[in-house]
Amino acid sequence: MTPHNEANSGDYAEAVLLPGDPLRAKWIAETFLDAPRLVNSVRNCLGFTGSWKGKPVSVQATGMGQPSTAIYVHELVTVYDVKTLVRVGTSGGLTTKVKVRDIVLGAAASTDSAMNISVFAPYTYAPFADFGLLRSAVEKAENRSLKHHVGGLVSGDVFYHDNPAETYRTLAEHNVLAVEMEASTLYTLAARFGARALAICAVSDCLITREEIDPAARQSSLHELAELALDVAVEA
Ligand SMILES: O=P(O)(O)O[C@H]1O[C@H](CO)[C@@H](O)[C@H]1O
Ligand SMILES: O=c1cc[nH]c(=O)[nH]1
Repeated sequence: MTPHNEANSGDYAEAVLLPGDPLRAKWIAETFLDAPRLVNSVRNCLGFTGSWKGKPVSVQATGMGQPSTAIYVHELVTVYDVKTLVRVGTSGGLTTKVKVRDIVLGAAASTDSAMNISVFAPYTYAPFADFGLLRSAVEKAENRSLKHHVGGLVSGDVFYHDNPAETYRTLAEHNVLAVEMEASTLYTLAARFGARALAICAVSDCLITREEIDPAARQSSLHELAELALDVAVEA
């Protein structure tokens, strides 16, 4: 039990999917898991445990942004002994190479957040994904012919920008493919506590072309994303 989580010890599986949206957590649990049970509803940041292809797995919402995500990840790893964390998120494409509906596998996550500055000063830490999870996700995405990209994410603290193309231009010129808001702290905390983490993000809109996913495509790409993330989480 923690201030943010009413689950008991043993309620979470060792592998946990992490969507930002609590309703995505519920949808994943109800759509894909066998025998899902609610393990956390504090603040409506829903968490469920069930099984996928016979293996135990949980899904826990993180809320939006790094401070919220850091709380859930810290507690999952240090209190509930979670070992594998796979973010299942949405993201905004930062280059025309990345189309809406594509999947971005975040090899690393830059950030404008101040969270790591004092921890690593005078260095700038480069948060990076677990290589085994990343390799497994690439292999599984290739086997399913999912349109995917491996590259950098940027975990931004600010969602709305007057001129997003300009804001992210330099990052995009350095192979940062998409913006979201959580992967950087996920990777940092996983490294700190000896867990494995990967962020897998569907591209829901492109900040350069302003193209957005339509509701039907959004649902089917989230479906593919969830199945891929579940396989990676329980098999890698
Ligand atoms: O769809 P989720 O997983 O919440 O991810 C993205 O969507 C939210 C912003 O709309 C942020 O949390 C961002 O990272
Ligand atoms: O543009 C976007 C889309 C999803 N998530 C973000 O943080 N930004």
